[in-house]
Amino acid sequence: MTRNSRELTPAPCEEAAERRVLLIENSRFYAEMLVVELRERLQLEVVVAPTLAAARAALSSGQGFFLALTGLVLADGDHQQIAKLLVGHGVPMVVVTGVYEETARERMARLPVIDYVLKETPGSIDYLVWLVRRLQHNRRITALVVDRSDSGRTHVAALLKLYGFSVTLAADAASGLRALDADPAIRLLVVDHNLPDMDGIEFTRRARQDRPRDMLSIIGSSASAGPSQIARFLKHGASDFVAKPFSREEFFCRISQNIDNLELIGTLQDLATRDYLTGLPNRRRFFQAGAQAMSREQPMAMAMLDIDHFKRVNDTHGHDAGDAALKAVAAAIAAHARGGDVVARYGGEEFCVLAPGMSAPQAEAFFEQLRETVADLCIVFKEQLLKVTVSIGVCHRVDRDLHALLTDADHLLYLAKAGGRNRVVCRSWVAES
Ligand SMILES: Nc1nc2c(ncn2[C@@H]2O[C@H](COP(=O)(O)OP(=O)(O)OP(=O)(O)O)[C@@H](O)[C@H]2O)c(=O)[nH]1
Repeated sequence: MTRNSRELTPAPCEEAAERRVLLIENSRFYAEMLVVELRERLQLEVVVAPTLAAARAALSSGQGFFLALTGLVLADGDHQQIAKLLVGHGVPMVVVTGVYEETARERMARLPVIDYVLKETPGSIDYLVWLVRRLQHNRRITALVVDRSDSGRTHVAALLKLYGFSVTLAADAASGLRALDADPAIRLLVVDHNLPDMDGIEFTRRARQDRPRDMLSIIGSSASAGPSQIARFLKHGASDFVAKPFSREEFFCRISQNIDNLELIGTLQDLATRDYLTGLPNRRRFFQAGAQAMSREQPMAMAMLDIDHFKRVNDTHGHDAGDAALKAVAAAIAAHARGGDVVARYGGEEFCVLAPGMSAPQAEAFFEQLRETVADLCIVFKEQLLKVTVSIGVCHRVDRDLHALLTDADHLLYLAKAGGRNRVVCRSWVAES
């Protein structure tokens, strides 16, 4: 098994290069149109080179580019010179041209060109924006290629690297499954049917057991697949199938569409589990993440927090000011929480925090500090200064029943309110050593 050696944390200049595109285009009109779209919709830096000489100067200037969009013919150079220049600097390219010629397309197929886009096609700018966004996002994704044939593996890996993915390789099912287990960053799997120790369909079934469709796209492939084999791949969990030999264009489209779907599912899940106003996880997410946290570590400190007299904030300053206060308190809670804590907006002006692994005195001090932080907030909304306080009920014990903890924390919150508000009431059922 091998893995390409791209650093996980890019250096600052590398980071800037990841946001910079070289546009080699002699039509000023088209270049301007594309630059506006790429800047506004993707916030990318676009350097325009109307000639080969300008492209050479930009590439030699030391500023990196993660992608070049290029025409085929320039006043001072043809497609071969352009391709040679970009290959020499290791910059992947997308050809954007007004000329549709099968021969040019075939010539391009022999070069490391990601895609070939016709300017005149309706929606070509939208397609290009989608394509550039896709290539940029691919850089955060690891793909696993499982194929017994050296040439098959190398070919697929070279294409995936061209599309920006980090790539891990496996020559058999056992090492493929180990690689999947070891690396949660793998979001794309391309598996050939013909493996030495298991067929690709069985491999797909096993990979799918641990990685649902919102976590992993699986693309089956085979050089000798009949319709029943393709159907079995899909029934056993493959997201898609490509028959070998495939064209680069088909492979790119299938991979991209499947990764798009994966991200779309992620976005929808995010919308369903995140509170729209504060950005905190919502109650639904709290129960999922809370159950996971409880199974990992004990004892638990469960805190319910409620903003005091919040109705007055709304009544005095207006509902929008109330929203601003909710956001500020949510941000303070999120900033105070430690890495493994589970924070949520439980509803209205109520928040909860599940904090594993603290002693009772630590939990009391931790939430007392949070209470003080909120009381010290200076929330400015339309030139009005808003001050708020929170009451906090904290229950602390070894318990795997999240509902029971919530009920007790809620009761302690009631006591904090009854005791005068702006205070923490903490009870522990764990004997402290
Ligand atoms: N601005 C704003 N207000 C909200 C939101 N959700 C709930 N509220 C308001 O929060 C207020 C809660 O008021 P109450 O339950 O009476 O409690 P309180 O005024 O905070 O008083 P105590 O909890 O007893 O200290 C209500 O006025 C709700 O309209 C929201 O998303 N935005």
